[in-house]
Amino acid sequence: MTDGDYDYLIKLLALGDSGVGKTTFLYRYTDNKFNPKFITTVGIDFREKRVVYTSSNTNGTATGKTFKVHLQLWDTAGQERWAAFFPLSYFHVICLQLLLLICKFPGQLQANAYCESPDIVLVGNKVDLADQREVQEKQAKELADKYGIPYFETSAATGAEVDKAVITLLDLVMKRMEQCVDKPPADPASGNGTTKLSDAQPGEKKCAC
Ligand SMILES: Nc1nc2c(ncn2[C@@H]2O[C@H](COP(=O)(O)OP(=O)(O)OP(=O)(O)O)[C@@H](O)[C@H]2O)c(=O)[nH]1
Repeated sequence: MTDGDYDYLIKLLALGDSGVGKTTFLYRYTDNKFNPKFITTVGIDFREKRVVYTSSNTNGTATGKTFKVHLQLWDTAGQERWAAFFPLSYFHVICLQLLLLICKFPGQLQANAYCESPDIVLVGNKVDLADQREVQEKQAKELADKYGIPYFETSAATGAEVDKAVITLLDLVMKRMEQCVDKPPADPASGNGTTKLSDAQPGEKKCAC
């Protein structure tokens, strides 16, 4: 894929307290490398990655449709009170938490988000530091279930589950877009059938996604 050669530009936002590993998680995802240094992010930064997304049916079988996706992965400064600063309407969210902490973010996110059920994945990072663990998987999973969001235990150090967490979020976003564009047009005179995701123009915004 060359610079402008993609079907969709999707922006993902990593949120979480300072030190949970947002920068390192994103670096692992984009470059498959681990940076052991802690250099706190000032303000906001982003990384990019191109992926080919294969559309699937609800039963998980591939539809045969593929889309070139340009992912922008936005990295925030954890020490800031993000909820007041970021226009969540433009992003889909990777919510990172240390396994040492009880996550307080999902409820806040849903209260501030652009629609009733924003696309969020909850990530418990640093799973390789098992001896320092204070929150058990069951506890974190219950929290995620309470808000109906997927939960992953990742390690930016080993790479465990990092790709899966991002791809799951991308899948939620793409499925939501597909649902939006599959809806019949409000004015029957404006179209003679339903619009398919494959008919949408690159970069065209079809819904709040
Ligand atoms: N062992 C281990 N260390 C990690 C992991 N993820 C991040 N770290 C380390 O934790 C420290 C903080 O990581 P960062 O990615 O800078 O944290 P951050 O959330 O971006 O922090 P802010 O920019 O202050 O918001 C760094 O020293 C990382 O190397 C992990 O999965 N395992």
